[in-house]
Amino acid sequence: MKEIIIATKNKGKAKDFEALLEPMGYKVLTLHDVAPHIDVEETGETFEANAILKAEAIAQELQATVIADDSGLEIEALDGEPGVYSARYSGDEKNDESNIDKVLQKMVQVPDDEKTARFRCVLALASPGQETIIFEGTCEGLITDERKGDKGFGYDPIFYVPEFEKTMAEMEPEEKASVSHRGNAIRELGKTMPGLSGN
Ligand SMILES: O=P(O)(O)OP(=O)(O)OP(=O)(O)OC[C@H]1O[C@@H](n2cnc3c(O)ncnc32)[C@H](O)[C@@H]1O
Ligand SMILES: [Mg+2]
Repeated sequence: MKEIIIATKNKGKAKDFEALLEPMGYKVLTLHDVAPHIDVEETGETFEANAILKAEAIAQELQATVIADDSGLEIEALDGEPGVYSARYSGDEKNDESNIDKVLQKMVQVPDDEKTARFRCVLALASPGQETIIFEGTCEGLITDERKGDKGFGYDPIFYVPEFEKTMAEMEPEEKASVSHRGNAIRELGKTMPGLSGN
């Protein structure tokens, strides 16, 4: 099996990538496997800047081709929050549960027909000595009033996808992959790197 390095320490993301890439014949390796000692500070102000930071730092360190993912949730009624700060919305210590609590609290005053949101994923593909390439994917949905489902990670329990009539946390990994921002970004990447699309 071919191997592909995803420059992430987020185990939920890693599972998403496995659901997407294993059917294409790739074994997913993460930073936990190849560089557990490295932490790249996400000092950028955009998903793109942070994806590039993570991908280039790890590609340089390992002298290998890597993909980094910077992603997050943009809620219209909150002017795009939590956005690029999605992982750290409720404080410096990453905590999915308190991040969700903070969103739900802020959404209490928002009318139902204004609960629109989108997940956004930016992938950076970096190789030593080559120009980094960027791919992007989004997924439109609605913020629910309470948590539903126990699959996935992050904000999945409060992100409702009308097309499937369920939250992302109620979807099987393959189902999420078929509609998610991460799935859409990987499919964009596959168009440029046909080897990755399984063709
Ligand atoms: O930087 P790495 O190590 O990849 O892991 P991270 O969790 O810090 O990842 P980001 O910096 O890209 O922050 C993304 C945050 O956005 C949220 N998020 C992104 N994709 C998501 C998804 O598919 N489902 C639910 N929440 C998601 C979640 O809170 C993530 O922690
Ligand atoms: Mg991060």
